[in-house]
Amino acid sequence: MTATRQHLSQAIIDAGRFLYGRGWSPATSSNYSARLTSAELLLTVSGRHKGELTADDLLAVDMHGNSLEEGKRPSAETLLHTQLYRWKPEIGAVLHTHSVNATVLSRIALADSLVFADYELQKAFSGISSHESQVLVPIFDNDQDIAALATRVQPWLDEHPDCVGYLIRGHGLYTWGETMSDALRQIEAFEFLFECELKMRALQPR
Ligand SMILES: CSCCC(=O)C(=O)COP(=O)(O)O
Ligand SMILES: [Zn+2]
Repeated sequence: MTATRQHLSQAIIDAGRFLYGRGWSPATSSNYSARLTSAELLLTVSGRHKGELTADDLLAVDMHGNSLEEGKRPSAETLLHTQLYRWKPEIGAVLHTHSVNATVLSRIALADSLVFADYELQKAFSGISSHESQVLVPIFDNDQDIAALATRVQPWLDEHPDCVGYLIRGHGLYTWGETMSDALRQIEAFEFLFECELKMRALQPR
């Protein structure tokens, strides 16, 4: 194993322990990846428990989602990862989680996007330096056909080069970063904002 793969494997394994521990990747849900080279990424094998990942639970795929390792089935959502690495060459890690708050908020939101404004914590997102700017998070309807879902996500990414993450309704969150720590910081920031939003909505008179 190359030093890069060893380092990225450990970063994914550690991310899984953390995200499972926070309750954001329950019951074998979620998938994680990191860029190995300009043409390959390291990704979780489908169906594995994300709190108990080992190096054997990871595989390399090309930028079109083709497995480069015999006998290992890549995540069912591989195409949602590869499209992000192809979208922006600076992306080094992608995380997808299934928290209760992301699931509930994406189901109760009537609109096709959420707007977070006036939260100081927004500054945890890459490229946001003031609570006065807005964080726009699209919500895509879920689909068992991941290629079709990726086709619906792509125009949004192309039209919103500053997008920091998106929700899939009733399913979960995708976010990314230049490094695994950047992506983890964004997951935490999103979870904070989702919880605030749910509490705010619960307080609002009907
Ligand atoms: C048990 S969750 C259903 C599949 C899913 O949404 C997910 O994130 C995990 O899929 P994978 O193939 O990456 O294990
Ligand atoms: Zn999922």
